Amino acid sequence: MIITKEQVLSALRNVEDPDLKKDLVTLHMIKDLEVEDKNIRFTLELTTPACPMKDMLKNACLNAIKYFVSQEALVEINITSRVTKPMDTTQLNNIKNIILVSSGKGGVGKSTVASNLAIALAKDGAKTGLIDADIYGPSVPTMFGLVSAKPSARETADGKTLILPIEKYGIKLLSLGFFADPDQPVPWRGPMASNAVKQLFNDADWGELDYLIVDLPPGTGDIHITITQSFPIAGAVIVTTPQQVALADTRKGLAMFQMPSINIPVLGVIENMSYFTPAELPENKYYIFGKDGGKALASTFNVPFLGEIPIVQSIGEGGDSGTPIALNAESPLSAVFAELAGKVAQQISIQNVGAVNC
Ligand SMILES: Nc1ncnc2c1ncn2[C@@H]1O[C@H](COP(=O)(O)OP(=O)(O)OP(=O)(O)O)[C@@H](O)[C@H]1O
Repeated sequence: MIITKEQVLSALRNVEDPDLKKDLVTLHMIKDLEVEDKNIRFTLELTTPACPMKDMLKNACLNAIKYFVSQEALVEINITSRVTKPMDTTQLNNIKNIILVSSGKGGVGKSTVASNLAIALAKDGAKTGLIDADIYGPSVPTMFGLVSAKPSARETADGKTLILPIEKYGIKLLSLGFFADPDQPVPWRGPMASNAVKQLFNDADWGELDYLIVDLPPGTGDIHITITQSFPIAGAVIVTTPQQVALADTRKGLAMFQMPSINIPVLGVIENMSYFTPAELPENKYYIFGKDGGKALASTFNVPFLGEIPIVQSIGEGGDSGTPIALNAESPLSAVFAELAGKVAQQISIQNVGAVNC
């Protein structure tokens, strides 16, 4: 029996990406197809290395070939990824997707979420950067064990000075905290802070990035306006805790992104400190601050609910000791952050559908 490339492609036209709502051939996700007797080999190019549906799509391809082409086919699928970028925005340097992590209220775990998401994306193989734009209390230096680090700079051929982000745990990092004395509060005036934050984007040598995560200050202030109006933003992730006070502030924060003058896609809501699980009763979840507030908020604004993060001592300890919990493969929390990162990346891919995949 002779198998042709056309038969294989026509079988794969039956496999639809459930998020992107098109088949894999139309989405140009099938690459380097080779057919030799019963042997079929191709690359499945996903839109993110953090794709939560990797295995499902691979199995669907196998099944489609067995069903529509031949039960005897021997199929080898190599999975790679090329992160997509938004279609209708000018890219900033070589940065494909800028993702804002925002919260209406301080202290809800925004920096914890931003740092652990960045680590989870980098662990999946995505080229990831993190900007700590929290002028009130930059926490990235502490969370990454870089309290006394100072970035160096390099001169370009045309005489421009570029800051070199510090690399740690596979992530390129810049924080306003790197430029200030950790023991001295910096009384930023509005325009000064905005200019400093802009420099972190424009005057840094980021190289190529799939995702640049930005840890915003809490609330809705000058920095938010500056960043959303100056740079092409792929989307915002909203962090809240379950308490009513936090939810009320988060509602305002979320509404800001949906204002016509700002109009930034909200990729979804993450609820932090959702429940407490005692170490001796790992199956029990105590929703001590109330249940499903984040979910209800997401549904009110018609945006995805991305997931819950429990209150766990090791999350706080990881942040304080410069080793965020997502680095610890043994901790179940690393799986929680991997899943959240997958969902964020998935939402980005959905936003970017139809964009040129490069
Ligand atoms: N799920 C969690 N379980 C336990 N501790 C947590 C959790 N999430 C965050 N924390 C701790 O809560 C404190 C506040 O977290 P974080 O600094 O991430 O909040 P934030 O919203 O960025 O705060 P800020 O408004 O100061 O920027 C930190 O000490 C952090 O380690």
